[in-house]
Amino acid sequence: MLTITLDENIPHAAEAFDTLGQTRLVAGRVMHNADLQETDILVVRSVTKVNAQLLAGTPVRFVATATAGFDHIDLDYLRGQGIGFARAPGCNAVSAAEYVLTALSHWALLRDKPLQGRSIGIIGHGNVGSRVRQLCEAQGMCCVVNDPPLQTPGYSDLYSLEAALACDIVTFHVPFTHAGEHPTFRLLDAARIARLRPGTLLLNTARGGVVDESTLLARLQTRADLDVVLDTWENEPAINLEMLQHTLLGTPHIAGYSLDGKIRGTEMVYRACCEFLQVAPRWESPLAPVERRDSLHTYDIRSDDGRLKALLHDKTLDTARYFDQLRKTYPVRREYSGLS
Ligand SMILES: NC(=O)C1=CN([C@@H]2O[C@H](COP(=O)(O)OP(=O)(O)OC[C@H]3O[C@@H](n4cnc5c(N)ncnc54)[C@H](O)[C@@H]3O)[C@@H](O)[C@H]2O)C=CC1
Ligand SMILES: O=C(O)C(=O)[C@H](O)COP(=O)(O)O
Repeated sequence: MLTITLDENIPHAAEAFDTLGQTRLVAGRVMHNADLQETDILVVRSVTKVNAQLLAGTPVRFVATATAGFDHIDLDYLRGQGIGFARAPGCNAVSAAEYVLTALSHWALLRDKPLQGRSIGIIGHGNVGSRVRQLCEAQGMCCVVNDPPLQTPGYSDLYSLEAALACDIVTFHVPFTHAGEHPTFRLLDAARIARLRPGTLLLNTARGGVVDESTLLARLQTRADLDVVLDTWENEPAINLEMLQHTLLGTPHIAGYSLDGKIRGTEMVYRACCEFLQVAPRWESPLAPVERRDSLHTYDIRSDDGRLKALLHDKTLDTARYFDQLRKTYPVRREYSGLS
């Protein structure tokens, strides 16, 4: 019988993967090589580094991550070992885009800066970035999109990074990469942080390392002339509380945490696993629409911010443990399309 090890934070994972073999749930942040000595299939989320250290000497022959990002996976190692791989591209893109729109709406009300007519630099125009663009265009905003890997002769409406960074609002939706033609490690580096115009609203829901956080913090501490919304941080889960203190909104890496997005991720990796094993899927997503509530109650981003900022007031809290606890116990949030 197949043995399948699953991150305990993948919703409905056991229920789905029980149809394929014997399942075991493990905490993703502390998964070790010893946990996988009898594992054929490994299903993770973004908090598990999947590399030689984790997999060497184990029988694992298929790895899946129920997430869009895959910077935690050593793909060269998997390829070299002939281990199959799947991920869940776009599973939570609607959720992340709705998070961005909600953050923009909060900022617009707070600063009395209506969104209509305002410019937004969207860096990365994939599953999330393209949805952010749709939502922003519907608000009458002017979208300046930067995505060099997409720059082909057929793509005429892309702009330089510098043009995107000169907008009223700047938002990052790139994968976290260190190599290749367009690496994103510290894409927002010290020189670019210095050039951001006073009053800019900056959002990072991609990965912490895309922004040079200590330089950003230094600017906020000396000039305090930017508004910053951070969902992704350097050194998660042990985030820098000084940085948190200087955010307009700070959230514990939950932009993609709609229930819809998470269960879509489960479903995508389950189906990929069935395909790898060449068996017919026998589990389906249990998601049904929920009754409409008014829009403020649909997603109140301020409560996510407030919960994380308890770290600033309650010195008894352990930052890393609390950050992960907020993620693990995240309340049910539905996408707008999940409402009836
Ligand atoms: N905070 C959260 O909960 C979530 C975070 N994410 C993060 O956001 C990232 C983007 O997500 P998706 O849109 O689903 O990925 P995607 O792969 O669909 O799109 C990424 C886009 O970025 C572009 N890109 C790559 N390098 C670039 C560069 N140097 N400059 C500008 N554009 C570049 C690609 O060409 C692609 O169009 C993920 O890789 C993940 O790290 C994704 C979902 C939820
Ligand atoms: O899909 C991604 O990429 C994300 O960033 C996820 O929302 C991260 O969620 P966890 O894997 O950390 O639960």
